Amino acid sequence: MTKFILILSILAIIKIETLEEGENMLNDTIAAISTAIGEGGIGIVRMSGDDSLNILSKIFKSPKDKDIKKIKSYTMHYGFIIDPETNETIDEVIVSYMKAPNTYTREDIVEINCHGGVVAVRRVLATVLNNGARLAEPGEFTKRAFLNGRIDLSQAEAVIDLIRAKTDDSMSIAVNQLKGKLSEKIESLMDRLLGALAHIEATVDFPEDDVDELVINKLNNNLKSLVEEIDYLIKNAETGKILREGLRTTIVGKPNVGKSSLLNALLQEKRAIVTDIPGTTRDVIEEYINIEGIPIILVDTAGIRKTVDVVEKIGVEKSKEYLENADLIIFMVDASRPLEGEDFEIIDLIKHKNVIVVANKVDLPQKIDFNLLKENFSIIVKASVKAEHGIDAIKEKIVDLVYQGKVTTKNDVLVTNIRHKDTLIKAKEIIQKGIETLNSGLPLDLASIELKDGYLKLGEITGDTVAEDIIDRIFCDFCIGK
Ligand SMILES: Nc1nc2c(c(=O)[nH]1)N(C=O)[C@@H](CNc1ccc(C(=O)N[C@@H](CCC(=O)O)C(=O)O)cc1)CN2
Ligand SMILES: Nc1nc2c(ncn2[C@@H]2O[C@H](COP(=O)(O)OP(=O)(O)OP(=O)(O)O)[C@@H](O)[C@H]2O)c(=O)[nH]1
Ligand SMILES: [Mg+2]
Repeated sequence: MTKFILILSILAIIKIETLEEGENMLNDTIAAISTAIGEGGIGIVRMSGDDSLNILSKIFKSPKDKDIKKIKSYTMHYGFIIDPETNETIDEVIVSYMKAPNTYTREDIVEINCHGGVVAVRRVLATVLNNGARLAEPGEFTKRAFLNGRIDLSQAEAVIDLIRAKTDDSMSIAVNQLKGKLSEKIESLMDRLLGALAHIEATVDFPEDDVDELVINKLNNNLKSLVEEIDYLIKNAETGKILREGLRTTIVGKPNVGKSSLLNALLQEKRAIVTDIPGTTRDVIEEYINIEGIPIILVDTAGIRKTVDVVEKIGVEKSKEYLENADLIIFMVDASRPLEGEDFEIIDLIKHKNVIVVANKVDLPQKIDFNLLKENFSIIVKASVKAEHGIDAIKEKIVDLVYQGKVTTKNDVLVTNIRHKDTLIKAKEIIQKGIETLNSGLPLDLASIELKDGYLKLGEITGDTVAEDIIDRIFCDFCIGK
Protein backbone atom coordinates (compact mmCIF):
# COMPACT_ATOMS: atom_id res chain seq x y z
CA MET A 1 0.00 0.00 0.00
CA THR A 2 2.91 2.34 0.71
CA LYS A 3 3.90 2.40 -2.95
CA PHE A 4 0.39 3.27 -3.95
CA ILE A 5 0.52 6.25 -1.64
CA LEU A 6 3.90 7.14 -3.13
CA ILE A 7 2.36 7.20 -6.62
CA LEU A 8 -0.40 9.47 -5.42
CA SER A 9 2.07 11.84 -3.82
CA ILE A 10 4.16 11.97 -7.01
CA LEU A 11 1.01 12.90 -8.91
CA ALA A 12 0.19 15.56 -6.34
CA ILE A 13 3.66 17.10 -6.62
CA ILE A 14 3.43 17.27 -10.40
CA LYS A 15 0.09 19.03 -10.12
CA ILE A 16 1.31 21.56 -7.56
CA GLU A 17 4.36 22.35 -9.71
CA THR A 18 2.30 23.24 -12.77
CA LEU A 19 0.09 25.50 -10.70
CA GLU A 20 2.96 27.26 -8.95
CA GLU A 21 4.83 28.05 -12.12
CA GLY A 22 1.69 29.63 -13.43
CA GLU A 23 1.05 31.78 -10.40
CA ASN A 24 4.04 34.08 -10.88
CA MET A 25 2.52 35.60 -13.97
CA LEU A 26 -0.99 35.79 -12.62
CA ASN A 27 -0.54 38.86 -10.46
CA ASP A 28 -0.81 41.58 -13.03
CA THR A 29 -3.88 42.86 -14.83
CA ILE A 30 -4.05 42.13 -18.53
CA ALA A 31 -6.01 43.85 -21.28
CA ALA A 32 -6.75 43.29 -24.95
CA ILE A 33 -9.25 44.00 -27.69
CA SER A 34 -11.56 40.99 -27.66
CA THR A 35 -13.57 41.68 -30.79
CA ALA A 36 -12.61 41.79 -34.47
CA ILE A 37 -10.83 45.05 -35.15
CA GLY A 38 -12.54 47.49 -37.50
CA GLU A 39 -15.56 45.27 -38.02
CA GLY A 40 -19.00 45.70 -36.53
CA GLY A 41 -20.67 48.47 -34.59
CA ILE A 42 -19.22 47.70 -31.18
CA GLY A 43 -15.76 46.72 -29.99
CA ILE A 44 -14.84 45.31 -26.58
CA VAL A 45 -11.71 46.01 -24.57
CA ARG A 46 -11.42 43.41 -21.83
CA MET A 47 -9.35 43.50 -18.64
CA SER A 48 -8.68 40.68 -16.20
CA GLY A 49 -6.91 40.88 -12.84
CA ASP A 50 -7.10 42.40 -9.37
CA ASP A 51 -6.50 45.92 -10.61
CA SER A 52 -9.23 45.95 -13.27
CA LEU A 53 -11.80 47.99 -11.38
CA ASN A 54 -9.16 50.36 -10.02
CA ILE A 55 -7.85 51.03 -13.54
CA LEU A 56 -11.40 51.62 -14.75
CA SER A 57 -12.02 54.10 -11.95
CA LYS A 58 -9.08 56.21 -13.22
CA ILE A 59 -10.38 56.47 -16.78
CA PHE A 60 -14.18 56.25 -16.54
CA LYS A 61 -16.64 59.07 -15.87
CA SER A 62 -20.30 58.48 -15.32
CA PRO A 63 -22.65 61.44 -16.01
CA LYS A 64 -24.41 60.61 -12.75
CA ASP A 65 -21.08 60.64 -10.89
CA LYS A 66 -21.50 57.02 -9.87
CA ASP A 67 -18.67 55.62 -7.75
CA ILE A 68 -17.46 52.98 -10.15
CA LYS A 69 -15.55 51.18 -7.38
CA LYS A 70 -18.84 50.38 -5.67
CA ILE A 71 -20.73 48.84 -8.60
CA LYS A 72 -22.18 45.36 -8.27
CA SER A 73 -20.88 42.31 -10.08
CA TYR A 74 -22.56 41.50 -13.40
CA THR A 75 -23.90 45.04 -13.91
CA MET A 76 -23.41 47.43 -16.83
CA HIS A 77 -22.90 51.19 -16.66
CA TYR A 78 -23.03 54.04 -19.13
CA GLY A 79 -20.36 56.72 -19.30
CA PHE A 80 -17.20 58.06 -20.98
CA ILE A 81 -13.60 56.97 -21.17
CA ILE A 82 -11.42 59.98 -20.34
CA ASP A 83 -7.66 60.19 -20.65
CA PRO A 84 -6.71 61.29 -17.10
CA GLU A 85 -3.53 63.02 -18.34
CA THR A 86 -5.16 65.30 -20.88
CA ASN A 87 -8.77 65.17 -19.67
CA GLU A 88 -9.71 64.40 -23.27
CA THR A 89 -12.84 62.31 -23.83
CA ILE A 90 -11.88 59.22 -25.80
CA ASP A 91 -15.22 57.47 -26.34
CA GLU A 92 -18.76 57.06 -25.12
CA VAL A 93 -19.04 53.55 -23.67
CA ILE A 94 -20.90 50.97 -21.62
CA VAL A 95 -18.77 49.11 -19.10
CA SER A 96 -19.48 45.86 -17.37
CA TYR A 97 -17.93 44.40 -14.26
CA MET A 98 -17.69 40.77 -13.21
CA LYS A 99 -16.26 40.08 -9.81
CA ALA A 100 -13.93 37.16 -9.10
CA PRO A 101 -14.28 34.25 -8.78
CA ASN A 102 -17.41 33.80 -10.91
CA THR A 103 -15.85 34.97 -14.17
CA TYR A 104 -14.28 33.66 -17.36
CA THR A 105 -10.77 33.82 -15.86
CA ARG A 106 -11.78 33.46 -12.19
CA GLU A 107 -10.28 36.96 -11.75
CA ASP A 108 -11.99 40.35 -11.67
CA ILE A 109 -13.03 41.26 -15.20
CA VAL A 110 -13.99 44.62 -16.65
CA GLU A 111 -15.23 44.97 -20.19
CA ILE A 112 -15.48 48.28 -22.00
CA ASN A 113 -17.97 48.30 -24.86
CA CYS A 114 -16.77 51.04 -27.21
CA HIS A 115 -17.89 52.22 -30.58
CA GLY A 116 -16.57 49.82 -33.20
CA GLY A 117 -14.02 50.90 -35.73
CA VAL A 118 -10.28 50.88 -35.63
CA VAL A 119 -9.55 54.14 -33.80
CA ALA A 120 -11.97 54.14 -30.87
CA VAL A 121 -11.15 50.63 -29.69
CA ARG A 122 -7.39 51.10 -30.08
CA ARG A 123 -7.42 54.40 -28.16
CA VAL A 124 -9.47 52.93 -25.33
CA LEU A 125 -7.01 50.02 -25.14
CA ALA A 126 -4.08 52.46 -25.11
CA THR A 127 -5.70 54.39 -22.25
CA VAL A 128 -6.20 51.19 -20.27
CA LEU A 129 -2.56 50.21 -20.88
CA ASN A 130 -1.33 53.67 -19.84
CA ASN A 131 -3.14 53.33 -16.55
CA GLY A 132 -1.74 50.09 -15.24
CA ALA A 133 -2.76 47.17 -17.41
CA ARG A 134 -0.39 45.03 -19.47
CA LEU A 135 -1.20 43.92 -23.01
CA ALA A 136 -2.41 40.31 -22.87
CA GLU A 137 -0.59 37.62 -24.79
CA PRO A 138 -2.60 35.58 -27.30
CA GLY A 139 -4.93 33.24 -25.40
CA GLU A 140 -3.90 34.63 -22.03
CA PHE A 141 -7.46 35.10 -20.73
CA THR A 142 -8.22 31.46 -21.46
CA LYS A 143 -4.82 30.42 -20.13
CA ARG A 144 -5.73 32.10 -16.84
CA ALA A 145 -9.07 30.27 -16.84
CA PHE A 146 -7.01 27.08 -17.10
CA LEU A 147 -4.31 27.99 -14.59
CA ASN A 148 -6.95 29.16 -12.11
CA GLY A 149 -8.72 25.83 -12.45
CA ARG A 150 -12.02 26.90 -14.04
CA ILE A 151 -11.42 24.69 -17.08
CA ASP A 152 -8.90 21.99 -17.90
CA LEU A 153 -6.53 21.95 -20.84
CA SER A 154 -8.76 20.08 -23.28
CA GLN A 155 -11.59 22.48 -22.46
CA ALA A 156 -9.30 25.44 -23.10
CA GLU A 157 -8.30 23.93 -26.42
CA ALA A 158 -12.00 23.63 -27.28
CA VAL A 159 -12.34 27.42 -26.97
CA ILE A 160 -10.14 27.96 -29.99
CA ASP A 161 -11.88 25.14 -31.88
CA LEU A 162 -15.19 26.88 -31.18
CA ILE A 163 -13.96 30.13 -32.66
CA ARG A 164 -12.58 28.38 -35.73
CA ALA A 165 -15.44 25.92 -36.27
CA LYS A 166 -16.59 25.98 -39.87
CA THR A 167 -19.74 23.87 -39.68
CA ASP A 168 -22.48 23.13 -37.15
CA ASP A 169 -21.01 19.68 -36.58
CA SER A 170 -17.51 20.91 -35.81
CA MET A 171 -19.09 23.53 -33.55
CA SER A 172 -21.12 21.00 -31.57
CA ILE A 173 -18.08 18.77 -31.05
CA ALA A 174 -16.16 21.79 -29.74
CA VAL A 175 -19.04 22.76 -27.42
CA ASN A 176 -19.13 19.23 -26.02
CA GLN A 177 -15.40 19.37 -25.42
CA LEU A 178 -15.75 22.79 -23.79
CA LYS A 179 -18.38 21.37 -21.48
CA GLY A 180 -15.89 18.72 -20.41
CA LYS A 181 -17.15 15.60 -22.24
CA LEU A 182 -13.69 14.59 -23.44
CA SER A 183 -12.19 15.34 -20.02
CA GLU A 184 -14.78 13.10 -18.36
CA LYS A 185 -13.87 10.28 -20.69
CA ILE A 186 -10.13 10.69 -20.09
CA GLU A 187 -10.63 10.99 -16.34
CA SER A 188 -12.64 7.79 -16.25
CA LEU A 189 -9.84 5.99 -18.13
CA MET A 190 -7.34 7.40 -15.63
CA ASP A 191 -9.50 6.28 -12.71
CA ARG A 192 -9.56 2.77 -14.05
CA LEU A 193 -5.78 2.73 -14.45
CA LEU A 194 -5.47 3.92 -10.88
CA GLY A 195 -7.80 1.10 -9.84
CA ALA A 196 -5.53 -1.42 -11.57
CA LEU A 197 -2.50 0.12 -9.87
CA ALA A 198 -4.16 -0.13 -6.47
CA HIS A 199 -4.98 -3.75 -7.20
CA ILE A 200 -1.35 -4.54 -8.02
CA GLU A 201 -0.05 -2.77 -4.92
CA ALA A 202 -2.53 -4.63 -2.72
CA THR A 203 -1.30 -7.92 -4.14
CA VAL A 204 2.36 -7.04 -3.83
CA ASP A 205 1.90 -6.23 -0.15
CA PHE A 206 1.20 -9.87 0.60
CA PRO A 207 4.19 -11.60 -0.96
CA GLU A 208 3.68 -14.76 1.07
CA ASP A 209 0.57 -15.53 -0.98
CA ASP A 210 1.12 -16.95 -4.41
CA VAL A 211 0.06 -14.44 -6.95
CA ASP A 212 -3.37 -15.54 -7.78
CA GLU A 213 -4.06 -16.51 -11.38
CA LEU A 214 -7.48 -14.94 -10.92
CA VAL A 215 -5.99 -11.59 -9.94
CA ILE A 216 -3.82 -11.51 -13.06
CA ASN A 217 -6.75 -12.50 -15.24
CA LYS A 218 -8.91 -9.79 -13.84
CA LEU A 219 -6.19 -7.19 -14.30
CA ASN A 220 -5.61 -8.40 -17.83
CA ASN A 221 -9.27 -8.07 -18.70
CA ASN A 222 -9.57 -4.63 -17.18
CA LEU A 223 -6.48 -3.32 -18.91
CA LYS A 224 -7.38 -4.86 -22.25
CA SER A 225 -10.80 -3.24 -22.26
CA LEU A 226 -9.10 0.02 -21.32
CA VAL A 227 -6.79 -0.31 -24.32
CA GLU A 228 -9.77 -1.10 -26.55
CA GLU A 229 -11.49 2.08 -25.46
CA ILE A 230 -8.37 4.12 -26.13
CA ASP A 231 -8.12 2.44 -29.51
CA TYR A 232 -11.70 3.40 -30.35
CA LEU A 233 -10.90 7.03 -29.57
CA ILE A 234 -7.77 6.87 -31.74
CA LYS A 235 -9.64 5.27 -34.67
CA ASN A 236 -12.31 7.96 -34.69
CA ALA A 237 -9.76 10.73 -34.33
CA GLU A 238 -9.16 10.80 -38.08
CA THR A 239 -12.79 11.78 -38.59
CA GLY A 240 -12.51 14.19 -35.69
CA LYS A 241 -9.48 15.89 -37.18
CA ILE A 242 -11.29 16.40 -40.47
CA LEU A 243 -14.31 17.88 -38.69
CA ARG A 244 -12.01 20.24 -36.81
CA GLU A 245 -9.58 21.22 -39.54
CA GLY A 246 -11.47 20.50 -42.73
CA LEU A 247 -10.80 17.99 -45.49
CA ARG A 248 -8.26 19.33 -47.97
CA THR A 249 -9.75 18.24 -51.26
CA THR A 250 -7.95 18.98 -54.50
CA ILE A 251 -9.51 18.63 -57.95
CA VAL A 252 -6.94 17.57 -60.56
CA GLY A 253 -7.02 16.48 -64.16
CA LYS A 254 -5.71 17.43 -67.55
CA PRO A 255 -6.91 20.73 -69.05
CA ASN A 256 -10.54 21.22 -70.08
CA VAL A 257 -12.05 18.14 -68.39
CA GLY A 258 -14.40 20.30 -66.27
CA LYS A 259 -12.55 20.83 -62.96
CA SER A 260 -13.58 24.45 -62.54
CA SER A 261 -17.12 23.55 -63.57
CA LEU A 262 -17.19 21.04 -60.70
CA LEU A 263 -15.86 23.59 -58.21
CA ASN A 264 -18.61 25.99 -59.28
CA ALA A 265 -21.25 23.27 -59.05
CA LEU A 266 -20.19 22.28 -55.53
CA LEU A 267 -20.02 25.92 -54.44
CA GLN A 268 -23.26 26.74 -56.26
CA GLU A 269 -21.75 29.93 -57.60
CA LYS A 270 -19.72 30.97 -60.59
CA ARG A 271 -16.47 31.30 -58.67
CA ALA A 272 -13.95 30.03 -61.23
CA ILE A 273 -13.77 30.99 -64.88
CA VAL A 274 -15.00 28.24 -67.17
CA THR A 275 -14.25 28.26 -70.91
CA ASP A 276 -13.74 25.66 -73.59
CA ILE A 277 -10.12 26.79 -73.93
CA PRO A 278 -7.72 24.27 -72.34
CA GLY A 279 -5.50 26.02 -69.80
CA THR A 280 -8.17 28.40 -68.51
CA THR A 281 -7.35 28.03 -64.81
CA ARG A 282 -3.80 29.11 -64.10
CA ASP A 283 -3.73 29.82 -60.42
CA VAL A 284 -4.96 27.75 -57.51
CA ILE A 285 -8.48 28.57 -56.31
CA GLU A 286 -9.32 27.67 -52.72
CA GLU A 287 -12.84 27.79 -51.25
CA TYR A 288 -14.70 26.44 -48.23
CA ILE A 289 -17.77 24.29 -48.61
CA ASN A 290 -19.90 22.40 -46.12
CA ILE A 291 -20.98 18.93 -47.17
CA GLU A 292 -23.33 17.46 -44.58
CA GLY A 293 -21.45 19.12 -41.76
CA ILE A 294 -18.00 18.23 -43.06
CA PRO A 295 -15.88 21.34 -43.66
CA ILE A 296 -14.16 20.95 -47.02
CA ILE A 297 -11.32 23.08 -48.26
CA LEU A 298 -11.90 22.68 -51.98
CA VAL A 299 -9.04 23.45 -54.31
CA ASP A 300 -9.33 23.88 -58.08
CA THR A 301 -6.02 23.67 -59.90
CA ALA A 302 -4.55 24.33 -63.30
CA GLY A 303 -4.94 21.37 -65.64
CA ILE A 304 -1.77 19.30 -65.58
CA ARG A 305 0.00 19.14 -68.94
CA LYS A 306 3.35 19.90 -70.53
CA THR A 307 3.29 23.50 -71.61
CA VAL A 308 5.69 26.20 -72.79
CA ASP A 309 3.51 29.02 -71.46
CA VAL A 310 5.45 30.49 -68.53
CA VAL A 311 2.39 31.39 -66.45
CA GLU A 312 0.62 28.10 -67.06
CA LYS A 313 3.80 26.20 -66.24
CA ILE A 314 3.93 27.78 -62.77
CA GLY A 315 0.25 26.85 -62.34
CA VAL A 316 0.97 23.23 -63.25
CA GLU A 317 3.84 23.09 -60.75
CA LYS A 318 1.51 24.48 -58.07
CA SER A 319 -1.10 21.85 -58.93
CA LYS A 320 1.48 19.15 -58.27
CA GLU A 321 2.42 20.73 -54.94
CA TYR A 322 -1.22 20.78 -53.86
CA LEU A 323 -1.48 17.09 -54.70
CA GLU A 324 1.15 16.38 -52.08
CA ASN A 325 -0.79 18.01 -49.24
CA ALA A 326 -4.30 16.90 -50.14
CA ASP A 327 -6.33 14.64 -47.81
CA LEU A 328 -8.49 13.72 -50.78
CA ILE A 329 -7.99 14.03 -54.52
CA ILE A 330 -10.83 14.32 -56.99
CA PHE A 331 -9.28 13.10 -60.23
CA MET A 332 -11.35 14.27 -63.14
CA VAL A 333 -11.24 12.67 -66.56
CA ASP A 334 -13.20 13.34 -69.74
CA ALA A 335 -15.40 10.32 -70.44
CA SER A 336 -16.02 11.47 -74.00
CA ARG A 337 -12.37 10.91 -74.91
CA PRO A 338 -9.98 8.00 -74.51
CA LEU A 339 -7.45 8.28 -71.69
CA GLU A 340 -4.21 9.76 -72.97
CA GLY A 341 -0.64 10.58 -71.93
CA GLU A 342 -1.54 13.46 -69.65
CA ASP A 343 -4.10 11.33 -67.80
CA PHE A 344 -1.56 8.56 -67.30
CA GLU A 345 1.01 11.00 -66.00
CA ILE A 346 -1.46 12.14 -63.33
CA ILE A 347 -2.46 8.56 -62.52
CA ASP A 348 1.18 7.82 -61.75
CA LEU A 349 1.33 10.78 -59.37
CA ILE A 350 -1.80 9.89 -57.41
CA LYS A 351 -2.48 6.17 -57.64
CA HIS A 352 -1.44 5.49 -54.05
CA LYS A 353 -3.45 8.32 -52.57
CA ASN A 354 -7.02 8.80 -51.41
CA VAL A 355 -8.79 9.32 -54.74
CA ILE A 356 -12.31 9.70 -56.09
CA VAL A 357 -12.31 9.50 -59.87
CA VAL A 358 -14.94 11.60 -61.60
CA ALA A 359 -15.59 10.59 -65.19
CA ASN A 360 -17.17 13.78 -66.50
CA LYS A 361 -19.09 14.67 -69.65
CA VAL A 362 -21.17 11.48 -69.76
CA ASP A 363 -23.81 13.53 -71.61
CA LEU A 364 -21.55 13.07 -74.66
CA PRO A 365 -20.86 9.74 -76.40
CA GLN A 366 -18.49 7.79 -74.14
CA LYS A 367 -15.06 6.84 -75.46
CA ILE A 368 -13.21 6.20 -72.23
CA ASP A 369 -12.00 2.73 -71.18
CA PHE A 370 -13.28 2.30 -67.62
CA ASN A 371 -11.25 -0.86 -67.12
CA LEU A 372 -8.06 1.16 -67.30
CA LEU A 373 -9.38 3.36 -64.47
CA LYS A 374 -10.58 0.41 -62.41
CA GLU A 375 -7.08 -1.06 -62.47
CA ASN A 376 -5.87 1.85 -60.36
CA PHE A 377 -8.86 3.23 -58.47
CA SER A 378 -11.78 1.78 -56.56
CA ILE A 379 -14.10 4.79 -56.39
CA ILE A 380 -15.32 5.99 -59.77
CA VAL A 381 -18.29 8.31 -60.24
CA LYS A 382 -19.86 9.03 -63.64
CA ALA A 383 -20.98 12.61 -63.95
CA SER A 384 -22.03 15.37 -66.23
CA VAL A 385 -21.36 18.58 -64.41
CA LYS A 386 -22.95 20.46 -67.29
CA ALA A 387 -26.21 18.49 -66.97
CA GLU A 388 -25.96 18.71 -63.15
CA HIS A 389 -25.78 14.95 -62.97
CA GLY A 390 -23.64 13.01 -60.48
CA ILE A 391 -22.84 15.91 -58.14
CA ASP A 392 -24.78 14.34 -55.26
CA ALA A 393 -23.01 11.02 -55.86
CA ILE A 394 -19.65 12.79 -55.52
CA LYS A 395 -20.77 14.36 -52.23
CA GLU A 396 -21.95 10.98 -50.96
CA LYS A 397 -18.58 9.39 -51.71
CA ILE A 398 -16.83 12.18 -49.81
CA VAL A 399 -19.07 11.68 -46.76
CA ASP A 400 -18.52 7.90 -46.93
CA LEU A 401 -14.76 8.37 -46.99
CA VAL A 402 -14.78 10.67 -43.98
CA TYR A 403 -16.99 8.51 -41.81
CA GLN A 404 -15.74 5.22 -43.34
CA GLY A 405 -19.03 3.54 -42.60
CA LYS A 406 -18.82 4.49 -38.94
CA VAL A 407 -21.81 6.16 -37.44
CA THR A 408 -20.69 8.79 -35.02
CA THR A 409 -23.41 10.67 -33.26
CA LYS A 410 -23.05 14.18 -32.02
CA ASN A 411 -22.96 12.91 -28.46
CA ASP A 412 -20.11 10.50 -29.06
CA VAL A 413 -16.85 11.72 -27.59
CA LEU A 414 -14.73 12.52 -30.61
CA VAL A 415 -11.04 13.30 -30.43
CA THR A 416 -10.38 16.10 -32.92
CA ASN A 417 -7.01 17.41 -31.85
CA ILE A 418 -3.74 15.90 -33.06
CA ARG A 419 -2.09 16.52 -29.70
CA HIS A 420 -4.78 14.44 -28.02
CA LYS A 421 -4.54 11.71 -30.64
CA ASP A 422 -0.75 11.47 -30.37
CA THR A 423 -0.96 11.38 -26.59
CA LEU A 424 -3.54 8.58 -26.71
CA ILE A 425 -1.33 6.58 -29.07
CA LYS A 426 1.61 6.92 -26.68
CA ALA A 427 -0.53 6.08 -23.64
CA LYS A 428 -1.82 2.99 -25.39
CA GLU A 429 1.71 1.78 -26.19
CA ILE A 430 2.81 2.28 -22.61
CA ILE A 431 -0.20 0.46 -21.16
CA GLN A 432 0.30 -2.38 -23.63
CA LYS A 433 3.88 -2.72 -22.41
CA GLY A 434 2.47 -2.85 -18.88
CA ILE A 435 0.18 -5.70 -19.88
CA GLU A 436 3.15 -7.56 -21.36
CA THR A 437 5.16 -7.12 -18.18
CA LEU A 438 2.18 -8.30 -16.15
CA ASN A 439 2.11 -11.55 -18.11
CA SER A 440 5.86 -12.05 -18.30
CA GLY A 441 6.21 -13.79 -14.95
CA LEU A 442 8.30 -10.90 -13.60
CA PRO A 443 7.35 -9.38 -10.25
CA LEU A 444 3.95 -7.72 -10.50
CA ASP A 445 5.04 -4.32 -9.30
CA LEU A 446 7.27 -3.91 -12.37
CA ALA A 447 4.08 -3.53 -14.38
CA SER A 448 2.94 -0.75 -12.11
CA ILE A 449 5.82 1.44 -13.30
CA GLU A 450 4.50 1.33 -16.84
CA LEU A 451 0.90 1.72 -15.80
CA LYS A 452 1.83 4.77 -13.79
CA ASP A 453 3.55 6.23 -16.85
CA GLY A 454 0.40 5.51 -18.85
CA TYR A 455 -1.58 7.38 -16.23
CA LEU A 456 0.72 10.40 -16.46
CA LYS A 457 0.52 10.32 -20.25
CA LEU A 458 -3.30 10.39 -20.24
CA GLY A 459 -3.16 13.29 -17.80
CA GLU A 460 -1.41 15.38 -20.44
CA ILE A 461 -4.70 15.60 -22.32
CA THR A 462 -6.59 17.26 -19.49
CA GLY A 463 -3.48 19.12 -18.40
CA ASP A 464 -3.40 17.33 -15.05
CA THR A 465 0.17 16.26 -15.65
CA VAL A 466 1.62 18.41 -18.38
CA ALA A 467 4.83 20.33 -18.89
CA GLU A 468 4.85 24.12 -19.04
CA ASP A 469 6.22 24.21 -22.61
CA ILE A 470 3.28 22.21 -23.93
CA ILE A 471 0.88 24.62 -22.25
CA ASP A 472 2.71 27.61 -23.73
CA ARG A 473 2.65 26.11 -27.20
CA ILE A 474 -1.09 25.54 -26.99
CA PHE A 475 -1.98 29.07 -25.94
CA CYS A 476 0.35 30.87 -28.32
CA ASP A 477 -1.82 29.46 -31.13
CA PHE A 478 -4.80 31.41 -29.80
CA CYS A 479 -5.96 34.75 -31.08
CA ILE A 480 -5.36 37.94 -29.15
CA GLY A 481 -8.08 38.88 -26.68
CA LYS A 482 -9.30 35.30 -26.13
N1 LIG B 1 -19.14 39.92 -23.01
C1 LIG B 1 -18.64 38.69 -23.07
N2 LIG B 1 -19.30 37.74 -23.74
C2 LIG B 1 -18.79 36.48 -23.81
C3 LIG B 1 -17.58 36.15 -23.17
C4 LIG B 1 -16.90 37.19 -22.46
O1 LIG B 1 -15.81 37.00 -21.90
N3 LIG B 1 -17.47 38.44 -22.43
N4 LIG B 1 -17.08 34.85 -23.29
C5 LIG B 1 -15.74 34.57 -23.28
O2 LIG B 1 -15.28 33.62 -23.86
C6 LIG B 1 -18.00 33.77 -23.63
C7 LIG B 1 -18.76 33.35 -22.41
N5 LIG B 1 -17.95 32.56 -21.55
C8 LIG B 1 -17.97 32.65 -20.18
C9 LIG B 1 -17.59 31.55 -19.45
C10 LIG B 1 -17.67 31.58 -18.07
C11 LIG B 1 -18.11 32.71 -17.43
C12 LIG B 1 -18.29 32.74 -15.97
O3 LIG B 1 -18.36 33.78 -15.38
N6 LIG B 1 -18.43 31.60 -15.33
C13 LIG B 1 -18.77 31.52 -13.93
C14 LIG B 1 -20.25 31.30 -13.73
C15 LIG B 1 -21.01 32.56 -13.66
C16 LIG B 1 -22.46 32.37 -13.24
O4 LIG B 1 -22.92 31.22 -13.17
O5 LIG B 1 -23.11 33.36 -12.96
C17 LIG B 1 -18.05 30.38 -13.25
O6 LIG B 1 -17.70 29.42 -13.91
O7 LIG B 1 -17.91 30.47 -12.05
C18 LIG B 1 -18.46 33.84 -18.17
C19 LIG B 1 -18.38 33.79 -19.54
C20 LIG B 1 -18.89 34.23 -24.75
N7 LIG B 1 -19.47 35.52 -24.49
N1 LIG C 1 -20.42 18.35 -72.56
C1 LIG C 1 -19.97 18.69 -71.37
N2 LIG C 1 -19.13 19.75 -71.25
C2 LIG C 1 -18.69 20.07 -70.04
C3 LIG C 1 -19.06 19.36 -68.88
N3 LIG C 1 -18.44 19.91 -67.80
C4 LIG C 1 -17.72 20.95 -68.28
N4 LIG C 1 -17.86 21.06 -69.62
C5 LIG C 1 -17.26 22.06 -70.51
O1 LIG C 1 -15.87 21.78 -70.63
C6 LIG C 1 -15.16 23.01 -70.84
C7 LIG C 1 -14.02 23.12 -69.83
O2 LIG C 1 -14.56 23.28 -68.53
P1 LIG C 1 -13.70 23.83 -67.31
O3 LIG C 1 -14.51 23.64 -66.10
O4 LIG C 1 -13.18 25.17 -67.61
O5 LIG C 1 -12.50 22.79 -67.37
P2 LIG C 1 -11.15 22.77 -66.49
O6 LIG C 1 -10.83 21.35 -66.23
O7 LIG C 1 -11.26 23.66 -65.34
O8 LIG C 1 -10.10 23.35 -67.53
P3 LIG C 1 -8.69 24.08 -67.25
O9 LIG C 1 -8.90 25.13 -66.23
O10 LIG C 1 -8.33 24.62 -68.57
O11 LIG C 1 -7.74 23.01 -66.81
C8 LIG C 1 -16.17 24.12 -70.72
O12 LIG C 1 -16.56 24.50 -72.00
C9 LIG C 1 -17.33 23.47 -69.98
O13 LIG C 1 -18.57 24.07 -70.28
C10 LIG C 1 -19.95 18.25 -69.03
O14 LIG C 1 -20.34 17.56 -68.10
N5 LIG C 1 -20.35 17.97 -70.30
MG1 LIG D 1 -10.24 25.31 -64.74
